[in-house]
Amino acid sequence: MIDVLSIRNLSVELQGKTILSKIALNLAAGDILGLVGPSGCGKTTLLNTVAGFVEVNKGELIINNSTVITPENTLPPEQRNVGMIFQDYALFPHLTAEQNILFGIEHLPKIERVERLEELLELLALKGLEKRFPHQISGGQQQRVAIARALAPQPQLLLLDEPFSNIDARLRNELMVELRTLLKKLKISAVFVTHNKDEVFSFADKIAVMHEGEILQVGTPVEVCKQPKSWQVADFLQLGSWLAIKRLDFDAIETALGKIAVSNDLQKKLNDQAQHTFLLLKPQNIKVVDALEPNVKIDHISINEQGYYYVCSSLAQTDDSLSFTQLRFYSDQLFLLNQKVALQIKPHEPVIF
Ligand SMILES: Nc1ncnc2c1ncn2[C@@H]1O[C@H](COP(=O)(O)OP(=O)(O)OP(=O)(O)O)[C@@H](O)[C@H]1O
Repeated sequence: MIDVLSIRNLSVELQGKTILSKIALNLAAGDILGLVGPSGCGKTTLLNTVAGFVEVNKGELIINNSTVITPENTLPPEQRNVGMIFQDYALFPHLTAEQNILFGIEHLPKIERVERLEELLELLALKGLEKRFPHQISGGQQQRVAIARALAPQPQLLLLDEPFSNIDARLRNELMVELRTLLKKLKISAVFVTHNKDEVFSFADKIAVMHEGEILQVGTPVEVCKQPKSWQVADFLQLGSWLAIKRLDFDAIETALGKIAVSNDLQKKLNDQAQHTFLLLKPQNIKVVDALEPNVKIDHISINEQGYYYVCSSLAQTDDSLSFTQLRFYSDQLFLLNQKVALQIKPHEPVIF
């Protein structure tokens, strides 16, 4: 498959400080990539580098399989055939919705401009709003105008910086589904930045997790959640709680919630890597067992679509190396605050860091 974006060994320095280093990334035509990571890790800088607002210091950026950008060979943003949607939409306040949409295609013959405008107004359900100014339409409608403006020059690659962050939760879900369907229909590839991991699961085909200017892991959201390559990835995606482990002689490890069998492969890995001592325990691998002696105390209760969500602490002595202060799990059963409960780990191949 053809890559619409290929980044090789890219580094960026701003004011003498390395902001991005050794970035490598490929985006296949038609794919949508979600860029996530803690605040300040370099997501917006990476997007701005692809767009052409930030210079490359080292490495190579290939856009649309042909345009090669290196420190010696740069190209201004308007010649990259890349569309960008900013967090605040950056619509021109003195231009109507229609004028905003037409802004980037004024060089085209009139007949073509009118055709594209009509098509985009239809596609983004903006008919009837074309003569309004940005302050006369809602946030969701402004976002659709920003999308139409970015799509008007028919870019092969669309870059979106936190496109849904200013929109209330219900409308956000609708817009995400709408925009994803639209991009797929028009076969436009996209890279979007978000703080919100749930958005990645609804909107992206692939996810890239960044940390301190580097990309730690790229894959489908399912792959990355199932097999995070580092604790930073698991931690940022909040895939579960961390549980201290003690290695036992044979094919098992011990935790504050009991023993778990581990495969020979994992036992070998544990023997080889002395620093690995924490188990990533996902909520779906925890079960409540009424018949057992309680081993945790409920410290916090909330409710969400998956049931009751509990944060609990270990009943083991605090000086016990396996004791823990925070473990999260879901249950259909309602427990009370401070109630003592028995938890067990379901048999599964554990992920250990
Ligand atoms: N023009 C600049 N000059 C110097 N440093 C900069 C510049 N722009 C960004 N930085 C620094 O680069 C780092 C990465 O910033 P960036 O905005 O790319 O992170 P981010 O992951 O998008 O953060 P957030 O999620 O908070 O928006 C930060 O430490 C920031 O202070």
